[in-house]
Amino acid sequence: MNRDWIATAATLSSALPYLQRYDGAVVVIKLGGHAMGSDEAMEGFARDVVLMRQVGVNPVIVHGGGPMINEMLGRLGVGTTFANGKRVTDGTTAEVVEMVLGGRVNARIVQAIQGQGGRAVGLSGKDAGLVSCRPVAADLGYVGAPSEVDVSVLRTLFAADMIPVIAPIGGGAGGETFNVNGDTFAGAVAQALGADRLLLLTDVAGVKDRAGDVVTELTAEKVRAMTADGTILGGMIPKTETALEALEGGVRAVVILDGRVPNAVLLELFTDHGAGSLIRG
Ligand SMILES: Nc1ncnc2c1ncn2[C@@H]1O[C@H](COP(=O)(O)OP(=O)(O)O)[C@@H](O)[C@H]1O
Ligand SMILES: CC(=O)N[C@@H](CCC(=O)OP(=O)(O)O)C(=O)O
Repeated sequence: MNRDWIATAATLSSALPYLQRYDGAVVVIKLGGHAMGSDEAMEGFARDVVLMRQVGVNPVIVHGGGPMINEMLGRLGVGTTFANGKRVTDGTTAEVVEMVLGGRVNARIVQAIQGQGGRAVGLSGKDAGLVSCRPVAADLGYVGAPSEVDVSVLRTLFAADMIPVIAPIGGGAGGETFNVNGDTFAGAVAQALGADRLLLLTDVAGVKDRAGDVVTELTAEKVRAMTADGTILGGMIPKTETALEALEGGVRAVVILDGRVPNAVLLELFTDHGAGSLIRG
């Protein structure tokens, strides 16, 4: 018999303990804007998500789209600035963020999942009261911090065998639209669901040490030390902060990994090898 087929059968067989472990599990996956590559890469991601659903996992996709927002603001001639990794968001910017994230970016992921035979539903934090927000700080405008999360709509979608794809936008008490950092949003949803895993998909292999090597297993204590000594910087800060909060809030483990690697999610969940940096309390 062809060796490839034998290897495929062996791979499926070796995945059995993992398939059993994750049967019925809730896995929140944050797909960062930098991890959303070519149509081919998106197809691969969608295929992995549909496979997860097929084997009994409840995946929830939360996406970013910072680069796509930048592109649209540029086309419209609207300038943009960041403070501590968060986009300063005035009324016009909030409108564009909602159009881009809740529009094209969300639809692209929904379409990709449907293309692989899954049933995806696109929504934002404003739908069915999913994520309510309060302003983070007066000088950041409409940047929101999740203040209340009602996951009942997600449980309804799980029961109907549907995959939620969520844009990180929340509603305010006065009907405002808030722009939420995608990592923060995914962490809040994962906590409210008591998720088994939160996977943060980005464009680096994981959390790197001073020598530039990926640290495959991290504790909260180690993350705090690496932040204090400046090893963790920039866009990695909201990710590790989200990870620590999520662990305190009852999420079992958080993994920061490279979403551009083929089958990144399957590698992490269903093999011995794992991928990226696993952070546990
Ligand atoms: N210790 C570290 N390990 C890995 N990446 C780090 C570290 N410190 C800072 N970074 C930066 O964080 C970036 C990831 O954050 P970001 O670009 O915001 O991702 P995304 O758009 O996927 O949310 C990496 O590309 C890297 O430049
Ligand atoms: C408040 C804030 O900064 N919101 C982000 C939301 C998108 C995001 O988080 O996108 P990535 O995951 O691709 O970085 C923004 O406006 O860019």
